[in-house]
Amino acid sequence: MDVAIIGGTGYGAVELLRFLHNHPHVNIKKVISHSNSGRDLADVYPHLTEVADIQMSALEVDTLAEEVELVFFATPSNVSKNVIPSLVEKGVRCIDLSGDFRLRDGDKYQEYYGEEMASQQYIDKAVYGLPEINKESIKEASILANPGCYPTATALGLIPAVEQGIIDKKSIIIDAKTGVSGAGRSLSLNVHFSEMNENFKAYKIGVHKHIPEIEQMISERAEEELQVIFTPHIVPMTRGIMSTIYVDLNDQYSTKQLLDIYQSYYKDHPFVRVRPEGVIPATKEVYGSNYCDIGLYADERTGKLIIVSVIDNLVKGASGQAIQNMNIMYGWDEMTGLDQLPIFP
Ligand SMILES: NC(=O)C1=CN([C@@H]2O[C@H](COP(=O)(O)OP(=O)(O)OC[C@H]3O[C@@H](n4cnc5c(N)ncnc54)[C@H](OP(=O)(O)O)[C@@H]3O)[C@@H](O)[C@H]2O)C=CC1
Ligand SMILES: CC(=O)N[C@@H](CCC(=O)OP(=O)(O)O)C(=O)O
Repeated sequence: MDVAIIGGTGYGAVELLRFLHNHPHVNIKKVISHSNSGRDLADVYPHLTEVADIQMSALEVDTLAEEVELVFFATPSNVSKNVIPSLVEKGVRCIDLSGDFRLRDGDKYQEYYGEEMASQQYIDKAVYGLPEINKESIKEASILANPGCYPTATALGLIPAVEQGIIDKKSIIIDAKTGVSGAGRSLSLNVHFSEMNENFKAYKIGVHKHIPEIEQMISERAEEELQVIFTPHIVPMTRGIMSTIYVDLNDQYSTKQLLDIYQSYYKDHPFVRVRPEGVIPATKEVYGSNYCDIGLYADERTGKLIIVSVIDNLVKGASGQAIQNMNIMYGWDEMTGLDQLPIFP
């Protein structure tokens, strides 16, 4: 199948290329770049020399629609919402790594993304692509809203507890950390080496765009409106997200009992690995892979459950999950092209 990637020189795009390179059913027909059209991809990314021999091109919607069946958008917020409708009308399926089609509430989108949301008819078509909870709807999607990185790690950590009624759903506190590649390739003072190295910063407390996304998703699973406290931090590592979640248990449970619930919830989901008792996952244990690893600790002293969920932000948090979604949309095994071990050490 012929596909295109838009946002060609960004981190999400280059990570899509890394996985699609070995995908048996996909041919990357076009890489579209608004800043580097006409240049070879390997000029911008020398590590792709002689393996991804592609000249980047500019976006022309009509030509693109004739050439490919599926388009990945690895563009910043507020870009895909202006292009996806015309592609979908021409029969092209789209997978969007940005947040443009994730929220259903236009006021929330305006508040957190600072612009008007995509038009309602296309929001209604969009499917939120978290395969572990939404596989059936993903199969039919024409617009696939790939989840954000923090919401992926957080939701996979929280959802079994929310759905099984074992926690007080009003007590959720999320303390999350990300590596610097989460900010994308464009430079800003926030990620300047001198300000990142040997530093550890909290940011966007109370205003991060993933707050409404996390709340929307867990409220749907709980079938009631829920709010969360979410504090993101940036730490001096290249990849990785760790979401540490604190919730009140509404009864006495041992860690073993809770792990049994989680293991049974994820038994048919190959990319979620629930760790045994006493083992808490680290970001390096999923580095470069599409796994989400989860560890639990039931603190019987305080009646709280501590959930630790780790992913690679560029893989399960972005491009790997996008490919997992594509596999489901086309009826292929969801691990196709993604069955790689994490890079360790
Ligand atoms: N990095 C991460 O961990 C994650 C990222 N995401 C989301 O995925 C998307 C891509 O992220 P990432 O690759 O990290 O970001 P980058 O900033 O690395 O790349 C985005 C690319 O989009 C292109 N672009 C920039 N501005 C515009 C514009 N106005 N119109 C069209 N294209 C533009 C540029 O490529 P070119 O000039 O070649 O077109 C740019 O390199 C974002 O929405 C991001 O929020 C989601 C989850 C995790
Ligand atoms: C370090 C850093 O800045 N990380 C980004 C990650 C968010 C991201 O990529 O968001 P979307 O997938 O929702 O577009 C942030 O916190 O905004």
